[in-house]
Amino acid sequence: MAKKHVKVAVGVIIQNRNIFVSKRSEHQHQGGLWEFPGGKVEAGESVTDALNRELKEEVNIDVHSSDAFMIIEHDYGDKHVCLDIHLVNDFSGEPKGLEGQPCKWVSIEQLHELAFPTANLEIVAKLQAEF
Ligand SMILES: Nc1nc2c([nH]c(=O)n2[C@@H]2O[C@H](COP(=O)(O)OP(=O)(O)OP(=O)(O)O)[C@@H](O)[C@H]2O)c(=O)[nH]1
Ligand SMILES: [Mg+2]
Repeated sequence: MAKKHVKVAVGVIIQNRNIFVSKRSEHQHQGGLWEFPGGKVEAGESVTDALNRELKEEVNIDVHSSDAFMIIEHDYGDKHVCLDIHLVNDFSGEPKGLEGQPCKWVSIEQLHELAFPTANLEIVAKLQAEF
C-alpha cells in the first residue's frame, strides 16, 4: 500500500511573545507530544480555510488573519506530512482545548523545552531565531 501522504494546516498562535500549544493524545500519530493546533487539509479546501476550521474545532478561536511562516516536508516512516505553518496573531476568543487535550501558553524562549514531533524542531528554531 502506498504510504499515507497528508497536507496539514498548522497554526502558531502568538500573543505577547507566548505561543499556544496543545498535547496530542496517546492514540494519535505522534501521540503524547506537544503540537501547534491544526489538522489535515480536506479535498477541495484551501490551507487558510483548513486552518480557520481546525483552530475553531480544536481550540475555539476565530482567526481573522494569518501569515504564511514556513512549509516543512517530513517523512516519519509510517507517514509523510507536509506541514503548512501559519502565524496567527489576529484572532478573537480565548484559546482552550475543545477536545479534552491539555493546552498551555509557553514563552518563545522556553519552547525548545517541550517534546515536539521531529518535524516541529525546525519551526521552534525559526521562531526562536526570528522573535
Ligand atoms: N496539528 C499538528 N500536526 C502535526 C504537527 N507536527 C506534526 O508532525 N504533525 C503531524 O501532522 C499530521 C496531521 O495532523 P492532525 O493529527 O492534527 O490532523 P487532524 O487534526 O485532521 O486529526 P484527525 O486525524 O484526528 O482528524 C499528524 O500526522 C501529526 O503527527 C503539529 O505541530 N501540529
Ligand atoms: Mg489536529
